[in-house]
Amino acid sequence: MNQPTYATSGLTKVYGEGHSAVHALRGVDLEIPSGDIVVLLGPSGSGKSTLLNIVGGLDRGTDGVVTFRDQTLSDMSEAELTRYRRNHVGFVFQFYNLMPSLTARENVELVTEIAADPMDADEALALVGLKERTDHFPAQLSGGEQQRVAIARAIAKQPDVLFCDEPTGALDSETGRSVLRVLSDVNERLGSTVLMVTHAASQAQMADRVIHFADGAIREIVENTKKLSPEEIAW
Ligand SMILES: Nc1ncnc2c1ncn2[C@@H]1O[C@H](COP(=O)(O)OP(=O)(O)OP(=O)(O)O)[C@@H](O)[C@H]1O
Repeated sequence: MNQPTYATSGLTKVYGEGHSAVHALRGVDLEIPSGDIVVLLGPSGSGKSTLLNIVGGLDRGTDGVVTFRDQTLSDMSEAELTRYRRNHVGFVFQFYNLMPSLTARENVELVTEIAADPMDADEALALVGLKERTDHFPAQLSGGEQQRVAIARAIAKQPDVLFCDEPTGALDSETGRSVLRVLSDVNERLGSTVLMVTHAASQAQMADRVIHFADGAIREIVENTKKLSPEEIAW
């Protein structure tokens, strides 16, 4: 296994208290190797997004330890967590969350203006195949193109890790495949670790490692010895 980017130990998350408490994570021990594509599969409500949000520094666990390389996320102050997110992590969600009044380039520049070591916004848009659309507004772009702008925004900071929560959830499968292609290229070209939650189980075929999640816990981790390219995957 490559050097782990993340390690969690006894990670728990409880939402609420008393009778209404929801145990979203029940003691998760996990290592995520650097540079891998990791896919997280599991039923709705099993805790996948909760895990993604905690290792991505958007939320905190109730108990347990989370490390990113030699840093302990679970001990960080809010300011340190913000710095961690800003400098190391990119997010791609099911809905693209673009600013409608800004062009594709300006949406990406929102990030490049504050990141520590960003690439040029135009370069990021070229990487996702949108070189010709940099001056277009979101409403002038298709769903797949908007998602690629969101990916350009996430990768422009040259993140060590790209978190993707249902990145193809709002797309037809052909457009979804082009988005997976971009994620795979980013993993190869920038060396970013990719951690992706999906309901489309067949997408796990492009992963190095597949984590099966159920009821707030890891059921199984499978190493994928025969990775498929996104173009070979059907869902
Ligand atoms: N902010 C919150 N407050 C209370 N409960 C929450 C909150 N966020 C999530 N939960 C609950 O925690 C559990 C895990 O939710 P989570 O979103 O992590 O699951 P998931 O596996 O990502 O589900 P899905 O595949 O449907 O997105 C669920 O029971 C959910 O209702």
